[in-house]
Amino acid sequence: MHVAHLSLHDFRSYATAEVALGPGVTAFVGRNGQGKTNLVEAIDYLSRLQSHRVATDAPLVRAGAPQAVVRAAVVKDGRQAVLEVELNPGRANRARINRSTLPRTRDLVGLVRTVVFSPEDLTLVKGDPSDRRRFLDDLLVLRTPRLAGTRADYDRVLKQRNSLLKTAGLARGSARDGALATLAVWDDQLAHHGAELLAARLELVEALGPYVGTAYATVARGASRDDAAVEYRSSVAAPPGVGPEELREALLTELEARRKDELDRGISLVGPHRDELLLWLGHGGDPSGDPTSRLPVKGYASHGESWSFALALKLASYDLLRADGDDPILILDDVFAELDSERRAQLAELVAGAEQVLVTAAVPEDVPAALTGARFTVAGGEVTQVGDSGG
Ligand SMILES: Nc1ncnc2c1ncn2[C@@H]1O[C@H](COP(=O)(O)OP(=O)(O)OP(=O)(O)O)[C@@H](O)[C@H]1O
Repeated sequence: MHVAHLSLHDFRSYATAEVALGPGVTAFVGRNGQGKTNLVEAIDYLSRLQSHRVATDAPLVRAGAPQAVVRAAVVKDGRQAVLEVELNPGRANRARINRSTLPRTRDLVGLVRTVVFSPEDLTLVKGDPSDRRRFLDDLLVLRTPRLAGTRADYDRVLKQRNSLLKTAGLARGSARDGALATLAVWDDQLAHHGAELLAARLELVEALGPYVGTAYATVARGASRDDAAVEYRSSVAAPPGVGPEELREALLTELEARRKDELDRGISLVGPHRDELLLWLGHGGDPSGDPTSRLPVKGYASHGESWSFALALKLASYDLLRADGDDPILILDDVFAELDSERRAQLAELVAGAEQVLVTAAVPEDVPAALTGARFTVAGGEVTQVGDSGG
């Protein structure tokens, strides 16, 4: 798929912007703070209804404006549709396809599929477990958009359950009995949505694993495909091939076992929000292999290895989405300046064949030679095509 036209109204720094795009590589070049990332962020937002830079919508609306609109003409298998989202901070957002409003805004999720490479990707490796969970869940939703609902339901139940645990932990007598009875209802809900999310994550990690190994071998000098592995570690036993019903039972049993701890601490200690995506470097990461021959990436990997792993996770996502049958839009946001010349050239070579690649860079020299295509300069809120880039 590719975006053929992007229109912005009061999005970030743009009062308006109209940018005609084509398949192949497009580079946006301009000095810092001119609005290059804002353009690609708008396309990424259409894909997930979330920015890769901020957690809330308010910063996406131009300062002083009441709402922002992102509209894109998207071409898939030769057919074009116009996707639009209206961002209304503090009120419900609205989504349209070919000018018809969708019943639920989140029905837009996954119609555009993007994979973003950015300097923040290093947090996938060096950051908290929550960064890796978010990576998994974002990818899940792009592959299976209905899981956006499961994810939202789980987050809602977790919040309410945590607040009840706090109350129940402090209550005495009949107030405590009442709170514990209500807790049983939330246990069921947590186990129901949690099992669905957990089953989907397990399946995703299983599918992603081989792609991570291959991608790591491609971006890391002298590495083999057994040198990088991912492993999902759950707060309940989750043997290969286990289904949502067994996971639901396992979550309920574990909730029962941890009840006292949960009440003492006033938070939910069981469920996919406590799980970890482990990243292993070394001998294949095979859990049945010699444990001393593999090391966790976090805390052990060099800076270069960490970058290679982060790139491998993103490339693996791209390969997996592509294997599902559609070429996602690749966004390389300011990423080349972060990489040494060898990784830069390798990444450029790997992505050059994608249907659409959008690159942002502060200076033309940061766009690798392999990525020739259209070029725009971005300066003072103006986006101007300057012809073809020679790389
Ligand atoms: N909601 C907003 N309203 C108005 N201006 C905004 C808003 N959000 C961001 N900006 C402005 O947009 C500019 C940043 O744009 P962007 O992040 O696209 O820069 P960039 O060209 O990618 O720069 P760099 O090369 O430094 O990454 C900043 O000047 C910032 O003040």
